[in-house]
Amino acid sequence: MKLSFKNIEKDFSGLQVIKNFNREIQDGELVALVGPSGCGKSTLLHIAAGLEKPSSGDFLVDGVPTLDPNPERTLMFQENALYPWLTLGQNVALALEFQKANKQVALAQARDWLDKVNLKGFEDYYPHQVSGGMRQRAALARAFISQPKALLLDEPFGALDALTRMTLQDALRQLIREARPTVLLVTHDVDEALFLADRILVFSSRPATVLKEFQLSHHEKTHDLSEFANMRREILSLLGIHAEKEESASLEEVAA
Ligand SMILES: Nc1ncnc2c1ncn2[C@@H]1O[C@H](COP(=O)(O)OP(=O)(O)OP(=O)(O)O)[C@@H](O)[C@H]1O
Repeated sequence: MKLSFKNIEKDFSGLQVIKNFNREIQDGELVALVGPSGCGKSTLLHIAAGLEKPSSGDFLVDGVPTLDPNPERTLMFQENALYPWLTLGQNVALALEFQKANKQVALAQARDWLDKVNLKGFEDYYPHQVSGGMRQRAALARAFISQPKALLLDEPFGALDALTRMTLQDALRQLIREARPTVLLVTHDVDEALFLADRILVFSSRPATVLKEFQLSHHEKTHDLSEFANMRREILSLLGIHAEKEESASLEEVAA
């Protein structure tokens, strides 16, 4: 599914949030959006999900102007996305039931998807009975079960500790490899963007404009991102975070 943003502008009661955003996200591409807090990244995702309408400009799905939500474009949030009164299996099955699937069929498929995200045996647990990482695994299963053509991920692992986040990034990458959806990923984690993305857009502070775009090679990536060190440094510097060598050297001197 190709997603196109054409001359998108968005303001909320006079507060300009997005300024002249123009990009195409190709079918099966994963584009990460990084930028300062409050710059308008989630607003772009909400426009793509059909939850917000642009003030001007067009959002197109496979070339067709689109303003409404559709399960083909699934949004996944940071946390607490599961219903606490339903088991993990019921939560995952619900995504299919919303699409009028038979309940028993939906529950059987939910078991398969929970298995795929390493949650075999936890189908009958309630969200509060499992860890945050396990809840996000279940949320991934719920996002993928209806086989969306586009996934809109808003800081999906932002609430998790660094180690759990990495294992979830691996799980997400595996699911993406199999299902090949188009993905827009909002993240504060530059390493997550480098690990997962085919392309990274770095935004300015509000109103969001693209400061720079980074194309990442498609070859096999690991969590050892040393070959992307220069890109990482440049992205951090665009975000106003100093990662220059002299700085760390002087910090070491101070510590010594
Ligand atoms: N529905 C809304 N009504 C009014 N203002 C809104 C609405 N949604 C977002 N905003 C404002 O738009 C701006 C951008 O918000 P948005 O959530 O898109 O930023 P963000 O880049 O995703 O931030 P963060 O990284 O902190 O999640 C903020 O100032 C926010 O207060």
